[in-house]
Amino acid sequence: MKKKLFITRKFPAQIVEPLREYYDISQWDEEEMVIPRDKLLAAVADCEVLWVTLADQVNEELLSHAPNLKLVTNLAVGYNNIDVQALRKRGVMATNTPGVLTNTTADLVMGLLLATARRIPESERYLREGKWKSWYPMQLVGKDVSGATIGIIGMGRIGQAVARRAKGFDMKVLYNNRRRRHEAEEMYGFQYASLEELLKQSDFVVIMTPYNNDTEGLIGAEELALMKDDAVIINASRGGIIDELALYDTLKEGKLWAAGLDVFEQEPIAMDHPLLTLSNVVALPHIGSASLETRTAMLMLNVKELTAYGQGKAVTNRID
Ligand SMILES: NC(=O)c1ccc[n+]([C@@H]2O[C@H](COP(=O)([O-])OP(=O)(O)OC[C@H]3O[C@@H](n4cnc5c(N)ncnc54)[C@H](O)[C@@H]3O)[C@@H](O)[C@H]2O)c1
Repeated sequence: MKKKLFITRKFPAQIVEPLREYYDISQWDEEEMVIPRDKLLAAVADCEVLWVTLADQVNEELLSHAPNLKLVTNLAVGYNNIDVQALRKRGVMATNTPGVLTNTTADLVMGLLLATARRIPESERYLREGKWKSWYPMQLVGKDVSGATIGIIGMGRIGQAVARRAKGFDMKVLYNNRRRRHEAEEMYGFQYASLEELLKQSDFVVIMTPYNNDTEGLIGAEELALMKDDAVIINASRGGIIDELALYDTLKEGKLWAAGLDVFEQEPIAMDHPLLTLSNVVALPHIGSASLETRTAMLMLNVKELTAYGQGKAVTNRID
């Protein structure tokens, strides 16, 4: 008998079809809408394998509805939607998608850096709204990226890819990480700094840590107050690492140049969120890894794990 696999989204048919060799597959058939929780809890009742996205919370509650569950594949590298301890307790494995989205996400961080520093979205709105009447010296002036100091909090795969790109912009790179990256320091001249020094010295602060109990609220009012008044903060990691209301207050008081945000405490962000009232906030709908090549690679990495499990082989990229 084939193993039962439940997929919480409608993924492209050509990606899913080959898995039918090993699995009896059912899936939520909406591409854009998250599966309602009650439907998900009912759907996992008899499944052995579950393929989820970040929008699905895999926690004690779900596990209590899924007595046969053995494997969860997560279509993301960050796995803050998964209660790893609860899984471990029940002997359920989980996998994620490290590596394949590193460059694409780092590219987007550079996009946010340029967009905020050079006011690109604001300038585009200005043009489309018919406000462009002439050229004048101080029109829509931004701040330079070239030669500025970037401080990266979370110097993992994506953080280091951002740092290498920043070198290409002749930026000075400071970083803070749980452990020193001696090799990267020697090879590229990146400099380790305490969180406090990084916040004080950087013109651009980029957050690239995972979201967990240690990083929740890592950047609050006190930390924002340490930053330069004309600094930019970028978060393409996870919402909840920056305190959004503290960020709003700081921006509103003119104590920061801008913020570039790909992620939010609540996603999708509420349209009446105060941050969206500020023209120096560049807000994106969590598109860090959203290139056709990378989203396909992420799906295919999950397929690789599912195929291995279907064949009775070991899975790789285990979360623990
Ligand atoms: N916006 C997006 O679409 C998108 C795409 C991919 C990844 N992400 C996020 O980016 C995160 C990083 O991805 P990665 O592949 O680089 O992961 P990674 O594990 O390679 O890197 C994370 C780094 O953060 C460091 N770190 C952890 N806690 C820290 C702390 N308190 N202070 C300083 N450093 C700390 C770790 O030591 C590690 O070096 C993911 O967890 C995910 O949440 C977002």
